[in-house]
Amino acid sequence: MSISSFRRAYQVIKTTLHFGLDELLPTKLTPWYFRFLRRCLFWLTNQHKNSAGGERLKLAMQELGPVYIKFGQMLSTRRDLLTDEWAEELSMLQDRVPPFATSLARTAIEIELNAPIDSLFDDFDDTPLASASISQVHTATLKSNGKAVVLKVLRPDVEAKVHADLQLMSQVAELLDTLLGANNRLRPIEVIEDYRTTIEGELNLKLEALNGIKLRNNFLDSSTLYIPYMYEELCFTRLIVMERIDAISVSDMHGLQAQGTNLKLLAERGVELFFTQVFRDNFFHADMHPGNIFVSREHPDNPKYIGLDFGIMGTLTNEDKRYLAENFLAFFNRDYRRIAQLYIESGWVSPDTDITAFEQAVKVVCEPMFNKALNEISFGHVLLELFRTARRFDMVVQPQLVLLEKTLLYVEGLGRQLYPQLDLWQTAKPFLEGWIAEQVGPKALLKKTKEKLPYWADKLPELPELIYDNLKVGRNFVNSQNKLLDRYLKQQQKAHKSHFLLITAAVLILSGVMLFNQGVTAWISHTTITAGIVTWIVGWFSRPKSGKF
Ligand SMILES: Nc1ncnc2c1ncn2[C@@H]1O[C@H](COP(=O)(O)OP(=O)(O)OP(=O)(O)O)[C@@H](O)[C@H]1O
Repeated sequence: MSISSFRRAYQVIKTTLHFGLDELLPTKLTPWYFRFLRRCLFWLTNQHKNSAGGERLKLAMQELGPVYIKFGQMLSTRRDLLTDEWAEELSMLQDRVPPFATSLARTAIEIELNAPIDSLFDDFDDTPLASASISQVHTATLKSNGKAVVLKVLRPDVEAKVHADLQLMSQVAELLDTLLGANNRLRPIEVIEDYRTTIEGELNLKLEALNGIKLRNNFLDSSTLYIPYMYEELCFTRLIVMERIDAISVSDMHGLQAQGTNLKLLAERGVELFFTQVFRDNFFHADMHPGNIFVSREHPDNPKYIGLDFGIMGTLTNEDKRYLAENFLAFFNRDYRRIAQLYIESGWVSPDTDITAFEQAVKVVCEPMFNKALNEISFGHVLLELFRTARRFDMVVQPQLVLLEKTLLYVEGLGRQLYPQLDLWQTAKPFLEGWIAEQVGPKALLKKTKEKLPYWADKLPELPELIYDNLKVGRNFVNSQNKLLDRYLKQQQKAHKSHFLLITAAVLILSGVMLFNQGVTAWISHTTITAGIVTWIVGWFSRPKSGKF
């Protein structure tokens, strides 16, 4: 452990104890040596005794800096692990941090470009447009085409800081996991590993740029979503150069209303976009907070979203998508048995789950939701409650499903903020039903056959040869089976013969010994014993050889 990581560890312990987070641990997690160590650090007292647990955790994370702030934000979406109250507190963590020196930003940009900024850009603005924990954004104009662009550059040393903090977090998670035991539902190691994947994805701006390009291509002709152009040749691990957009933040209700935006359509398009990304493209933006979603200033009556920040993207397997879509449909048909079956079929819960108990548990959480009007039901909430229930039946929630549930909650929140009467089900149902029909109906069969056609066209000329080879293999197989059977029968016969001789030998020897004991003429008993020994020798050597079959 280096001096700096030792210092960081002390800082984390100090903050944890100053906010009294140790007092929030259940007693079974505080063995005598833990309490002893706590007493040794007597000068670090709880200075927030009167605040609630969730608030103390939020404040501690705020003090520990960006990695913990982002961790808290991620944790706030794990409502399957936390209570609603704690999740609410953590969701209030703000990621805005003071900008770093422009000279450092300039140096970092020039190292990545391997050229002076002025050779490629005009009007580079030294005052950042935005500054967050991982990166900082500056505006400029591209010399080659005169287009307005933004440069997003990673903070200096951010990778080292993130990795050092992650290492410490992993160690604490391992300790917690040992203390909690195998059957704990908090799964600290799993939570930290999910976070590691997320944050490491955000540290690679080249990957983010490639995600942006892929999403842009998926919506190139769309009237619903626009993704800014990425200057791929100017994008590197620590720098992105992309088209600058001039749009209204989706959270700016006054701005949207002032330009006469059709808010109902905008809200519906948000839901549609989500389902299109998940089900059509299998590639969805999974960091949809208001700082990343804008609305174009053009055609407010036919509004178009603009998306930014592609560090966190989600994908699902085809099976997960199908089970998910069926899950929603089953929920709206109040078919709880089907939901329970789907969780088992998909492998989300173990096949030996008690399906009736699971169905009952699903019913208990879902049924009260129908006390609300249909347009008040939240898909994200349904999914969240189902995951919470499934967790009790040992479902290990996959990170991709959690990302999806979180995104869905965002999309719904956003939709209802834009247009409170938004009926999610009416917007999503035709989409889901259409998608399922495409997956399982005759159309799907035709589509899959069409997809396989080039493969079969390629394989067709090889078919006669393959059939001939297979028949030959088949014939050889039958021949070798017959030979094996023959050998087996011969072995069996030999074994029977040998057993018979050995038993006869035993009888002869025993009889010889008995005759000898009863004083019968010596030559008779000797002959019987000798015959027994000879029979035994013959029987022994006529045994089938082991391992020969
Ligand atoms: N292409 C762009 N055009 C105009 N403004 C942009 C552009 N890209 C980013 N910005 C501005 O910079 C802000 C931060 O950008 P971005 O979200 O990509 O950074 P970030 O470091 O990933 O932040 P966070 O992770 O907190 O969302 C955006 O909210 C937006 O205001």
